[in-house]
Amino acid sequence: MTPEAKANCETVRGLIGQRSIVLVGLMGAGKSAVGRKVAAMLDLPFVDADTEIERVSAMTIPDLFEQYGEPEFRALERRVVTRLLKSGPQVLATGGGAFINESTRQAIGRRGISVWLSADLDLLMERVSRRQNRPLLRDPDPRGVMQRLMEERYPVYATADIDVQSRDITKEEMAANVVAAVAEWLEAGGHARGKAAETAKTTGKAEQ
Ligand SMILES: Nc1ncnc2c1ncn2[C@@H]1O[C@H](COP(=O)(O)OP(=O)(O)OP(=O)(O)O)[C@@H](O)[C@H]1O
Ligand SMILES: O=C(O)C1=C[C@@H](O)[C@@H](O)[C@H](O)C1
Ligand SMILES: [Mg+2]
Repeated sequence: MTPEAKANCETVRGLIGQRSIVLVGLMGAGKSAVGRKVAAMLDLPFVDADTEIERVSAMTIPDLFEQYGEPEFRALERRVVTRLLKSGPQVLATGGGAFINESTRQAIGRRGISVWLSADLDLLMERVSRRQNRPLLRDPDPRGVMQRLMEERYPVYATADIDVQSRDITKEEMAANVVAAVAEWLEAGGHARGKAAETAKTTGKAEQ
């Protein structure tokens, strides 16, 4: 690790409190792959909401969509994400639609630092073409679906605390960019917001 990256890790560790770094963004943005590296850099636990959903349901995500439908999947996702957020500090990779669901987004707002990994369409399509495990893309025109999801979701992802552009660089470089952006955000006062959220919790006042 470079001395600069090391200093950023120390800043994050010093200011994060009990919060989770929550990676949000479209399928293929790198939330799971980069999130794992961010956790390793910070020596924090890593948890992936999609993996946890599959574990607690003992079903795959495509089977959950097929047998119960997307609304039931979103309800389960909200419960799982809300529970996982209680275990901070940690790095939490969410599924692509988690932050779009209003109550899941509010739960993340209360206990997490949300980081949007934004990416362009070509990069996302190249990344998701490697595996067939995303039910929303099981369509004759997956590129068209991704384009529509970008248009619908980007205004919501843009409300995340931090935006890190997901470019064609290595996962390690992306992880270092995420740690640097979180360190900068915390130093600029994100810390105070976290304290406010803690106060809201103990007084019963919701922050959002
Ligand atoms: N910076 C990167 N460089 C090279 N490959 C990457 C990079 N980021 C992600 N990948 C690869 O792209 C693929 C998709 O990444 P990943 O599974 O992390 O996306 P995701 O955002 O978690 O998607 P989903 O919402 O479907 O869970 C994986 O094969 C991963 O290894
Ligand atoms: O973008 C989405 O809505 C999804 C992304 C994946 O991570 C999974 O959570 C699921 O396939 C739905
Ligand atoms: Mg993932």
